Amino acid sequence: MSIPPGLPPNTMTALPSISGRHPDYKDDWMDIPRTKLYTNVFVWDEIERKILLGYKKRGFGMGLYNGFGGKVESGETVSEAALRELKEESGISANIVHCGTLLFFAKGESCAHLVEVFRATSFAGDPTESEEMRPDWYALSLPDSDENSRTRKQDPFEEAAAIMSNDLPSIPFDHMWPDVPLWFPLMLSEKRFIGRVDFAKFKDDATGTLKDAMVKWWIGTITATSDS
Ligand SMILES: Nc1[nH]c(=O)nc2c1ncn2[C@H]1C[C@H](O)[C@@H](COP(=O)(O)OP(=O)(O)OP(=O)(O)O)O1
Repeated sequence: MSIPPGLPPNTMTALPSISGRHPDYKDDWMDIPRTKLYTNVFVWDEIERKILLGYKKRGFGMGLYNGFGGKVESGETVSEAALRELKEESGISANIVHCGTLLFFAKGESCAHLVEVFRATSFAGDPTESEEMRPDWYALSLPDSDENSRTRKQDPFEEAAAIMSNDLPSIPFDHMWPDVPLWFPLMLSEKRFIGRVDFAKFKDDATGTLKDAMVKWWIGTITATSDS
């Protein structure tokens, strides 16, 4: 499958990419009326094998765990926005490295989220709760890169489950956006990636309420761009 619309078309991706669709969703990628730029920063400590996640206390994504990020304001670069949001939401500063570009769109919404993802393995300051986020450490177990490429599992959920464990609580994938297991292992193994995930509301059998579910997705590992 080629790179989905809305993502940088001049990107060379490596195989295999991860793609799929909900069994009840037959349509193609949705038309996106407008896109807003966001950041998301994940900080982990390779020596202590731990990753910092924030519990979202209010607003969009409330009740979910995520990295630290938000809208890019006019007049700031994406990296400046990433550092600002990280500081505002977690109280720390970090040496960030851009690692991914993800496009999310939910049917019926007026705007898609184009999220620039950054990683950092060195940081300064003590994680501090803000009005928006409660930061906490979770267990990290990084696959070593040779082993990772040799034993790469096809099922991203299985892979995500396999990369965690120590005394800290496990990464709460069940309480993160459902797309996270698709690209998290790529980020933790320091690969560069792009991807798109479309969502639509489906009835949740357990609760009977309408819930956003992934209906179509594609994630690719970047090998190069024409301007890199
Ligand atoms: N499907 C998805 N998977 C994911 O992992 N992160 C997502 C996501 N959809 C959105 N995000 C991230 C992007 C960004 O880091 C965060 C949304 O940012 P915010 O909630 O801070 O947005 P706001 O509109 O409140 O912006 P600010 O007012 O600037 O904080 O959620």
